[in-house]
Amino acid sequence: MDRAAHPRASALRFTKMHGAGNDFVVLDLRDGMPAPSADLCRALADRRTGVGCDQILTIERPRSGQAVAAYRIWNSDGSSSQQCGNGARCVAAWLVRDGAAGSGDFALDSPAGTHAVQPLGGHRYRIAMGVPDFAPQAVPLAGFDAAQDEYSVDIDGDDVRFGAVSMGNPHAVLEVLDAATAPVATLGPALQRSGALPQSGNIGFAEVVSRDRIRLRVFERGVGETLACGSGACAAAAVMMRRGRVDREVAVVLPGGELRIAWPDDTAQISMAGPAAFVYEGEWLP
Ligand SMILES: N[C@@H](CCC[C@H](N)C(=O)O)C(=O)O
Repeated sequence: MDRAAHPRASALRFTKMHGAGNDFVVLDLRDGMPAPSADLCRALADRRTGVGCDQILTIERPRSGQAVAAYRIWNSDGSSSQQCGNGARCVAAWLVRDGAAGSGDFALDSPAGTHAVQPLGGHRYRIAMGVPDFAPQAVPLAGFDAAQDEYSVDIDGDDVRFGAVSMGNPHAVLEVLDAATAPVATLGPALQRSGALPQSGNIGFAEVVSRDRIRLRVFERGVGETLACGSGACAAAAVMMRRGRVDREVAVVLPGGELRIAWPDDTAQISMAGPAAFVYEGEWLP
């Protein structure tokens, strides 16, 4: 069975973690236990009656020959995702603490593919996040056949312009003059619902501060605004790098912390480096 139909009958051990403020409930399912149902994900993620988190991460047996483990990603609304940058660093830290990963470089399987992981010391990890894919079909983006630096949709009479890229999961990136005052809570969901993103998307509001610094807020699919989105930081950096607005290595400053993104050229993998923190261990009582 791929996903549990009912909440479990026995207590469920979990680890609470965060990466730059993007918080997670991490479950060890390497014994073959099914992933939590959508209802259980929503209950765990509830910030009043549950543990509270943006995503649930399930650590599972590796799917490729190279990886020490696999993980899947479940948003707080119970939906699944293919990619989670901050989650990848937390899963990496969890496996290092568990002893499954050793102390050198290793690999992890995610729904988007296999990621090389480099422990940097000081609770920091670098993850190879794949090659950003700008094809509209990959994002996916409806109504556009060819990749463009900027797309435009009409939302309630306003011409909304954005870049779009797949990081394994769908991202739209709007360049704004001031991330602090950007209309994240209104334009984020409006663009998600606009029809341009048939699988919805993570909507980034990116302010280019200088050639090596981007300020970013992200309205995530299945969550709402987060303190940090790792794949969103890669998406914003990739969009601005392709437009020539920033250098190929930048700091992306999110409300919860800073990530370093490097993308040497358009055909290379983009890398993300940042922190992973343990908060506490717990038991979820059904
Ligand atoms: N916070 C994550 C992204 C989580 C998944 C996203 N909400 C989606 O549905 O694609 C990150 O750090 O990348």
